[in-house]
Amino acid sequence: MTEEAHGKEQVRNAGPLTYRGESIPGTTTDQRLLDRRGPTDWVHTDPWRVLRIQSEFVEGFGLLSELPSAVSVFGSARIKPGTRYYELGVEVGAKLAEAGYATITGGGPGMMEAVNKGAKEAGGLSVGLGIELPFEQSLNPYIDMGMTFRYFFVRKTMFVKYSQAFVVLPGGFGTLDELFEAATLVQTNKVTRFPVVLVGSEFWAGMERWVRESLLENELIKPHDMDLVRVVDDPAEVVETIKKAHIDIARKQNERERAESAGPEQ
Ligand SMILES: CC(C)=CCNc1ncnc2c1ncn2[C@@H]1O[C@H](COP(=O)(O)O)[C@@H](O)[C@H]1O
Repeated sequence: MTEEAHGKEQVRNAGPLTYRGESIPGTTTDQRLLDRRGPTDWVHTDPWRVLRIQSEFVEGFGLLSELPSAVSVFGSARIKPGTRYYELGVEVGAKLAEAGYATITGGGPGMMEAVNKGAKEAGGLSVGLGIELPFEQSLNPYIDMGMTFRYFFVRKTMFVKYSQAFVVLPGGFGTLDELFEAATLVQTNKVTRFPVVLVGSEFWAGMERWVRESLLENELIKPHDMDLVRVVDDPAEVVETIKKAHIDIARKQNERERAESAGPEQ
């Protein structure tokens, strides 16, 4: 703000605004911002929440937009170190890192920690996108870059937007939610570029059977929907499956683009 006298008349420049004479306010903008305390209900209203949601998108996009090629990995928050599934998670993280992928997890304990550990120890970029929960929790210690989100739906956008594949390890409701969200996005063509790989055929066999016997047989999904998700056992197969799927997706996209540029057949 600058205030100066032009002849007898006072002028005040407040940012882009100019006031002269009697229009000059008694206080400055900063004074009004810093001095005033009033009712605080507005911080709990939806319009204010929209701004908080917006800021979460801004922070998330800022953190992740320069990430190299990345894979999002999901799995149980409850699996304990030293168990067979925890070790599987460590190996999957390591294989993704060795293949040059950044690894994104939910940033929490259990399988998420296992995958971040494997990725970090193998020299990869280990990312954790945590979520504020009703109980105390911090990001696991194997994360190079992380953010804790307030809103589940903002966090989910990040997993999809900044990865080129989803890998799903054994888990409970949270993991199934993430798996079926990914499958729905691929099924409805909202995302066109990524494979979904389940790890652990023994663990997933019951669900596969149920999908075939209940969903497919009742015609609630189409036969080709069964191909949206692949199941593997070996961590090395995870990387091979992703790479192969990316080659197939790129080839199909090229074919589509060639067909479109050739125009309609005569
Ligand atoms: C000990 C405990 C329950 C901690 C919860 N802490 C969490 N921290 C971060 N992401 C989570 C957490 N719980 C669930 N999720 C999300 O849901 C999935 C795991 O849920 P679940 O354990 O399968 O159903 C993860 O892939 C993750 O993205």
